[in-house]
Amino acid sequence: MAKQLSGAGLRGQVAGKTALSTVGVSGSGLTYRGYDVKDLANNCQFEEVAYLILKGKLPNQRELSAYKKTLQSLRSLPQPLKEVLERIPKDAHPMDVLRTGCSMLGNLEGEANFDQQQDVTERMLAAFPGIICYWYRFTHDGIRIDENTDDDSIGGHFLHLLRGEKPSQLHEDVMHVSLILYAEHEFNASTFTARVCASTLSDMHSCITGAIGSLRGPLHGGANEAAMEMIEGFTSPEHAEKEMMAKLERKEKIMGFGHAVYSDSDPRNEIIKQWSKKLSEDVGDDTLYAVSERCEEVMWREKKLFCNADFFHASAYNFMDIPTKLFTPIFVMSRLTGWAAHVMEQRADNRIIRPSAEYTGEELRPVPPMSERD
Ligand SMILES: CC(=O)SCCNC(=O)CCNC(=O)[C@H](O)C(C)(C)COP(=O)(O)OP(=O)(O)OC[C@H]1O[C@@H](n2cnc3c(N)ncnc32)[C@H](O)[C@@H]1OP(=O)(O)O
Ligand SMILES: O=C([O-])CC(=O)C(=O)O
Repeated sequence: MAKQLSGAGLRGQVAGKTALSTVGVSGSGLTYRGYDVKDLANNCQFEEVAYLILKGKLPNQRELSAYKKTLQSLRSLPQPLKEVLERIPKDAHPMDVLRTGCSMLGNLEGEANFDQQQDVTERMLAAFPGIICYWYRFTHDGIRIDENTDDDSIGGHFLHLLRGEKPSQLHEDVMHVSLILYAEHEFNASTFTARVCASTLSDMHSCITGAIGSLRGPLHGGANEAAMEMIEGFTSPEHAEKEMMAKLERKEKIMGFGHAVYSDSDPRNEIIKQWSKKLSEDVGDDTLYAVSERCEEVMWREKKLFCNADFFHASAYNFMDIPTKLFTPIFVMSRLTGWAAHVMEQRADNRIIRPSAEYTGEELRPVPPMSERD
């Protein structure tokens, strides 16, 4: 069943063209440049998908190896950026840290012209895990980490920096899947932010900084953290059911459910849910996965609302012992590919994005003298 696509929030209105992805074309599917996201998640590493999204084709072995080598060589953070990160307080939100980190990188290594757009994107892809973890480990553990590792993948590099040791194969595999699932999603709010910024012919760092700000909110990427905060308060499936029913009674929004485009399922959920189950077994969990499944059942039974990409990401990341406040920054490490590709697409066929508003304010009136004002 197709979703009603009309009303506020520009819902269902075509705001531009893209060759990057299709979302919910038959109600539920997701494709990146013509490939089904399930096919990509089952058969590719994140770097292959990043290459696909940014350069237009799946890399062959030689291209993939060269791409990974380039990304590995770009991991060092400039000293002034580290100094800025060290000044950001421990209780800051890591999304704000990343927003500042991205912006600072733009000050230090700005995009001088659009010929550099691929290079500055690669630099950000390589540097974002280091930006998050350098700040996190400095403020939480009092350590200045070496942000260079020889890890093969972005996900593995991130977990290595976070924990100070190489991750297991299982965890690295989950990161590949997770980063693939989050990489691209047509004209979602953060991507649209990036495209609006790009349409003014602004620089890549400004576009990405703005997109990070949009992704942060709980109605968008921030939902994975909000979902975690909710499910960790449930001690059993029965408790989850009781609390969920009470939330619905109070007409609260439940984070991690529903979608602006998909009508009956989010194809990413089925995939991350399987990995969450696997991780649950791996850590011997007997609560969180069952609680999450019960939430899913209750929401479908009561509201016909389904889990979006964020819901089972919460338990999956939790089983990998990733601190909740780093969940949305991981989303950024991935979506950066989609954002940057959309910026490039916008630049290639640009007209400044400038819609109109329906005016609902006062009729024309004269400015009263100061003595006559309330
Ligand atoms: C990676 C991502 O960004 S995925 C999205 C992550 N965001 C979340 O999980 C936040 C929770 N979900 C939501 O707020 C919404 O479902 C959104 C923002 C994702 C989509 O918003 P919309 O397109 O406006 O939702 P939609 O039109 O389907 O809403 C229909 C009805 O269901 C309700 N509804 C939708 N989602 C939820 C929810 N998660 N919990 C409770 N009620 C909900 C709406 O309030 C609305 O009710 P109303 O008609 O009484 O006002
Ligand atoms: O498309 C959207 O509105 C939100 C979403 O799922 C995403 O950005 O991944």
